[in-house]
Amino acid sequence: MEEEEEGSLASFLRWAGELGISDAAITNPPQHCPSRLGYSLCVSHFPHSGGRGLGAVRDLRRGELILRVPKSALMTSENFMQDKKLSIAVNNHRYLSSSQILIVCLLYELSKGKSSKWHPYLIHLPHTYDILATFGEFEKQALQVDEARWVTEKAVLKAKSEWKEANALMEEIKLKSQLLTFKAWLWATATISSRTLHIPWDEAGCLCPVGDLFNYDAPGREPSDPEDKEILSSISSFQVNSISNVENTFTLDAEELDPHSQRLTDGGFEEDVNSYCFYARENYKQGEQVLLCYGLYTNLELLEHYGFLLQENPNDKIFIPLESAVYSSSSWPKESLYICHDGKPSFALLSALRLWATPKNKRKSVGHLVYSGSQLSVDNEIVVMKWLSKTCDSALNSLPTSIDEDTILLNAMDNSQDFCRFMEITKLLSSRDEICSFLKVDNLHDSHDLTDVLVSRKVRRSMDKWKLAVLWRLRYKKVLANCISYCNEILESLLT
Ligand SMILES: C[S@@+](CC[C@H](N)C(=O)[O-])C[C@H]1O[C@@H](n2cnc3c(N)ncnc32)[C@H](O)[C@@H]1O
Repeated sequence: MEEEEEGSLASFLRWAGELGISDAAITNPPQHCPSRLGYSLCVSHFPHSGGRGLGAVRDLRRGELILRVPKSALMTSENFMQDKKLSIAVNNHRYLSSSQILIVCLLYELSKGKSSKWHPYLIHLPHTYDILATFGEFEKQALQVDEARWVTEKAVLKAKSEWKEANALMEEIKLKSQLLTFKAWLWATATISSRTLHIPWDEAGCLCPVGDLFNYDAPGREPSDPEDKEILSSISSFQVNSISNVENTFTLDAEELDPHSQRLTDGGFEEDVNSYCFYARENYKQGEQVLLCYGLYTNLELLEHYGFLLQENPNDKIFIPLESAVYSSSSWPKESLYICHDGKPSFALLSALRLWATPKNKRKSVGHLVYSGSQLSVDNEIVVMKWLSKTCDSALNSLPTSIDEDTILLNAMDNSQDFCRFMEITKLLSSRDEICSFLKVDNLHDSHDLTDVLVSRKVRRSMDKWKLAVLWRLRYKKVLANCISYCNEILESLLT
């Protein structure tokens, strides 16, 4: 960390301590006890899992209280409304959603500059984001898969229409011209989308200084400690609300439940202490990154709301084109018919395909077997596996680039110090259309000195977004390829 950055971070943490934000492991500190940070957590850099994040300064025990942010320190629409001018204006525009209001509040607070109470926090917010709504036409096309392109288009259109709807309010509160732009709106939208935590009294959530520095860990990972596995397998799973308002199912150790509040998540607002409280979701060794589960997301959803994705995401799923007869042959909802991150068809997809491959007049008699997940017959299983493998294969072949090509492209993005080297590596690719489009979008085709191009911040930023699109489509293709291998293994065992 640069010296200057370190200094400003230290003053941010001092400011946070003055607001009562504390990582001392006590829920209700006595009045005379000064708030402090540095007892459990420190801000650190984790280049491979989220960049800036929070590390453990000592060994932490699962279930232990690690951070407490009092309600008065949370940035909520309610807190912002203490500003009379803003509150009167917002009341004139009640048709706006709670998220739109929080976005306007954030921009308004930003316009106050140093006089804002939140200034030390605001200056540490990221300057740029990569959520899907910030993708341009080039990055959208780079996703290659229709479903992902459609989600991106919807995200961009939604952001644009919400911005237009909020324009009258932003003009009424006299925001500076640069804060009235769509670019500023997108920045604030991405801040709210990727950093707010769930609070029970406002759907838009809240911004939580220090608490929003936790990077993400996906729910559903197997605990590595065999003892933990034993405990987990003996306890039923709970349906819980994540901090991002998404419903999750994951198993929790009885020990992890606070005996008083029957707490089921690793973070949440607690009425009795009037604070947002965070608990360690596992045991951490000193120096390890402390992570938080924001919710249960596929890679596309992570990209849409948070601007990143995971190489290993146990909750990832992909959808393949299915004939309408597959949907109509069973009562499974469409969204349950997917391929899991490891290439296996979901329970519902496999059952629906087994029923679909059964002659219509026999479906009723095998219904109970299908819905209990049983194989119907060897012949039926062979039809299903052949169909699934063929469908994944044609889905793979219909995409403009292969797994190998995407891997070379990513390698070039990661390992090129200069643009000449990037061009050199990508010469191996059969499809050069995408490279040409990138050069065109960034006006690089007539650049004479390509050596310095990658140093330009603008080009780096474009390449970061392009890289996310390539990473996403590569994961998608790998799931398809894994599904083909899975089907082939089953076929082999059935045919021998
Ligand atoms: C709530 S913030 C976490 C703190 C953030 N790293 C920061 O510097 O302010 C969420 C953002 O952190 C990044 N992030 C969180 N978890 C991540 C992970 N496991 N891998 C990559 N990026 C992650 C994403 O950019 C996400 O939008």
